[in-house]
Formats: sequence, structure tokens, C-alpha cells
Amino acid sequence: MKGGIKMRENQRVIVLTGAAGTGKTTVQNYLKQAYQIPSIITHTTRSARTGEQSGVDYYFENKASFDQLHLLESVQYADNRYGSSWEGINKALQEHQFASIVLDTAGAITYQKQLGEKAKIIFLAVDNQCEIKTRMLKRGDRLADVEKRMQSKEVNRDLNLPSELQGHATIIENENWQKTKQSIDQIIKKLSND
Ligand SMILES: Nc1ncnc2c1ncn2[C@@H]1O[C@H](COP(=O)(O)OP(=O)(O)OP(=O)(O)O)[C@@H](O)[C@H]1O
Ligand SMILES: Nc1nc2c(ncn2[C@@H]2O[C@H](COP(=O)(O)O)[C@@H](O)[C@H]2O)c(=O)[nH]1
Repeated sequence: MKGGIKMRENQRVIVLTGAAGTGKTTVQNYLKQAYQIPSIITHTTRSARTGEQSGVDYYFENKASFDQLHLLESVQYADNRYGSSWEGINKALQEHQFASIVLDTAGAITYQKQLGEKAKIIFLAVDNQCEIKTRMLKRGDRLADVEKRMQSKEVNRDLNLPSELQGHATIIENENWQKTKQSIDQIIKKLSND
């Protein structure tokens, strides 16, 4: 199939967005571990970080293979390309009510426009930029990469909820992980009862 999502009435895509290092992947892993919610694996032309695996963390692409993909949306982020394919979305939703995806805010805006209420958008925020940097270094990112990323226009843009998502996104201040988990639990409970 080239394009289009086949979503049943009760299906939802949980979109995790926010600046780099705010905890989007951590929440995605929690959704998988606690609720068996599959992740939609996206595509990127950036190099794999230590420990990252193709088909698990991303599908790692080169420029030529990226151009062949059938994408719902794609962005340029800090000199690399990222995109989510129709095949990836349909694969994750095939046997599940919910699937999650990690996107920058430009991608989240596209999902909101394309999927409407079928996209549950969660914006993760961390007020202190030093804390974000510390978390990225603790994750194992190289200092030079972290400094470059923290200066990128995309990270700075994604520190705040864009106007297009206001009224469409739930904001979680991811300072205390136990509190973040409670907020996520409430969201899943509500989605399951809707
Ligand atoms: N509430 C928290 N308190 C302390 N550390 C946290 C918290 N949430 C996440 N972290 C840690 O912060 C680091 C960054 O988190 P994560 O990789 O999930 O961010 P991300 O938003 O997916 O980043 P990126 O967009 O760069 O991939 C990880 O090492 C993670 O364990
Ligand atoms: N719009 C999209 N954004 C994506 C996609 N896959 C990942 N991302 C976002 O890119 C940045 C950088 O990611 P990193 O893994 O290099 O730190 C981050 O905000 C991700 O959420 C995508 O397919 N579309």
C-alpha cells in the first residue's frame, strides 16, 4: 500500500512530542512495558547512537533509501531527515487499539491535522535546559553532539508547545518520573474508557 491509514473507530495513535531529551522515548518504553502498546518505528538518515538497532529504535536510512519511502510526514531536524511511513503506522495498529510514536513538534502538528481526534498528543516539557543536557549526557550522548543539538533551532523551537497544538495536546512536566507515570496511567485509563 502506498498511502493512507486504516484505523478502526476506537483506535488511537499516541503522539509523544517535545524537545530532545525531555523523555519521549522513556514514556514510549513505559507504554510498551506497562500496557503492551507497540511503537511506530520511524525512519532517519542520522547515524545510530551506541546501542541503537535498526528496526528497533529507527529504520536507519541513507539519502537514497529515504527518498523511496512512502511517508505520512517528514522533517529536517538538526541536519538529518526523519519520517514516519504509512507501512510503519499500519503495522503497529494491525493488532492493537493503541500505538505510540515519537515526533518533533512539526510532525505532531501534521498528525493532529491528518488524524484529528484519533491522535492523542502528549507534549513533554522540562523547564531547566541544564537538566535536559545532563539527561542526554547520562544517556551516553557525546558532549559535542549534545552541545550542537542544544543550539539547534529545532530543539529551541520544541521547548514550548506550538500554537497549532494548543487545545489539542496534554502537557506533562517530566520532572519527577513517578508523577509522569501517574499522568500517563490516567491518560491510558481515559482513552480505554472513551
Ligand atoms: N523524569 C525523569 N527524570 C530523570 N531522568 C529522566 C526522566 N525522564 C527521562 N529521563 C532520562 O533522560 C534521558 C533522555 O530521555 P529520552 O531518551 O527518553 O528523551 P527523548 O525526548 O526521547 O530524547 P531525543 O528526542 O533526543 O531522542 C534518558 O537517559 C532518560 O532515562
Ligand atoms: N516529524 C518527525 N520527527 C521525528 C521522527 N522520528 C523522530 N523524530 C523526532 O526527531 C527528533 C530527533 O530525534 P533523535 O532520535 O535524533 O534525538 C526528536 O524530536 C524525535 O522526536 C519522524 O518520523 N517524524
